[in-house]
Amino acid sequence: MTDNEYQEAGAAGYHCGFVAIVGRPNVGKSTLMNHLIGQKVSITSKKAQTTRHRVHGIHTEPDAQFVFVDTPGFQTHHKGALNEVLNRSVKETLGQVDCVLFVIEAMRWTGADRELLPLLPRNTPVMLVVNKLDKAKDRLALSEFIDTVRQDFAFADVEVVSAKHGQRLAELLAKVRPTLPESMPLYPEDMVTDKSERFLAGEIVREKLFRYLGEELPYSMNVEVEQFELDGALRRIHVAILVDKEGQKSIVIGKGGEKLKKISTEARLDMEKLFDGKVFLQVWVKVKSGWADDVRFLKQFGLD
Ligand SMILES: Nc1nc2c(ncn2[C@@H]2O[C@H](COP(=O)(O)OP(=O)(O)OP(=O)(O)O)[C@@H](O)[C@H]2O)c(=O)[nH]1
Repeated sequence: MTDNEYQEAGAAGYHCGFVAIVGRPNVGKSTLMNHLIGQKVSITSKKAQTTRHRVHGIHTEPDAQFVFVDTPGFQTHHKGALNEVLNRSVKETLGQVDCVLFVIEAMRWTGADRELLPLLPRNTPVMLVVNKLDKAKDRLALSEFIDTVRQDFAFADVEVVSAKHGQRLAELLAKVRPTLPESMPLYPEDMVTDKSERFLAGEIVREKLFRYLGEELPYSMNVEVEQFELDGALRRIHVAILVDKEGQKSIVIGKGGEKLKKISTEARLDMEKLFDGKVFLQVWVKVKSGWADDVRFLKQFGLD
């Protein structure tokens, strides 16, 4: 038997492929992926547009492996180089997957949702995922709502779920499975993400910023992991928060350094839980003026 024949024989009945999760900001894409893979790798917050990086989440079953790609939502209110980069990333991702999950909120079919329809691929199955089922009490109205949405695009199938409460996710996966090619698993079965600990450390700090700064948060802010070192079982991590104005720096630091202290303490505790070991974390704030419109700067951070 050649290697190729062996691979094919081994793959019989096993499905493995890439699934993109798309939708306008705040419909619950990150929550959905977190629940599907059973571990927190993508950040969530009440504030829109918190997902900037594409994060792979992996879910393995005895007969299938789902590799999820979390795509940033569209931002219509915020222009600039950063947004163009985000939008390009959506299109690129959709061209490379086996199945697209188009997520919307139950009973809310908005202009911002419709705006995404032209971006959806024609040659790849697109599943309509109606999230926040827990908020839709009237089942007849929900069924009429779904009929209305289906008139606007030829979705391959529909599933209603509650990402937050983990409802009907097995049903959703059962519908996705046949759309994935027959293939051996691409990743080891205990792996939930192909992102490095270094990347995850940055994501955790970013999540705390969203949580504790809320509306005060400068949109043009970024997080850079400057150092990530293993010292025996201890991880030494240095993180810089980059803002574009001096005034924003003091907002992040807070009165007497309170806010920054809270952000770094909570981030450290989350990291220790995720990495299962002690973490020495240093977080500081730096001013980098005008970076949001500097594409070269975005490239440097792997955002391009
Ligand atoms: N009631 C309810 N709320 C949900 C559900 N799923 C997600 N949410 C909430 O919706 C909000 C947005 O969820 P996210 O997962 O951050 O949304 P997102 O689509 O990834 O948002 P962006 O990163 O801005 O694109 C959060 O407050 C979630 O807790 C659900 O099934 N029911």
